[in-house]
Amino acid sequence: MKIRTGFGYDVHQLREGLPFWLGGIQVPHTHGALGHSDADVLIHVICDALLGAANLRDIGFHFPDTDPQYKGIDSKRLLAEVVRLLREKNYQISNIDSTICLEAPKVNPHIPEMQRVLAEVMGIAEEDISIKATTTEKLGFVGRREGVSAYASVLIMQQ
Ligand SMILES: Nc1ccn([C@@H]2O[C@H](COP(=O)(O)O)[C@@H](O)[C@H]2O)c(=O)n1
Ligand SMILES: C[C@@]1(CO)OP(=O)(O)OP(=O)(O)OC[C@H]1O
Repeated sequence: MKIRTGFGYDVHQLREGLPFWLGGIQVPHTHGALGHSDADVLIHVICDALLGAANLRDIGFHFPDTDPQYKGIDSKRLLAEVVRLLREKNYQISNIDSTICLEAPKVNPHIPEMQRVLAEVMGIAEEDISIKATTTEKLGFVGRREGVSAYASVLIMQQ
């Protein structure tokens, strides 16, 4: 069996009045993330980590932010397509670990629902999806509440 690792990083600006899509759900907040898609930064890093693990380039390569078909798209649809691409190469997802960097709101109360939704999209167990959160102690663009960033690492297996 072949085991491979992957890593993802992404940033989105936060703007007042936008819906805040994060981890496949809408998180109640005054601000939301700005992007060509629904700007779900957690899903984007999971996509990039999975694509990287399979050496299949990155999210912008498969779903360019210049293509009108992805304008406002639900990132869960992009994740489902990424998982399909991996399955095509006989890869199985072993586990995902991630960290969201966000000053506010608190992510912890929403993590079980994110795990449930993402597990369903990827067809894997909730226990194989770890989601963590941190502030950056008021430092930098996250600390100034100007943006949200996230990191993810994954393990995939090929029989
Ligand atoms: N947006 C966030 C940020 C953090 N958390 C949780 O709070 C803990 C403490 O955060 P620090 O940045 O002070 O380390 C962190 O470990 C998370 O459990 C959160 O839920 N949402
Ligand atoms: C998801 C895509 C495609 O709609 O757009 P954004 O929502 O802007 O996200 P980003 O992580 O900047 O890049 C990937 C994109 O191509």
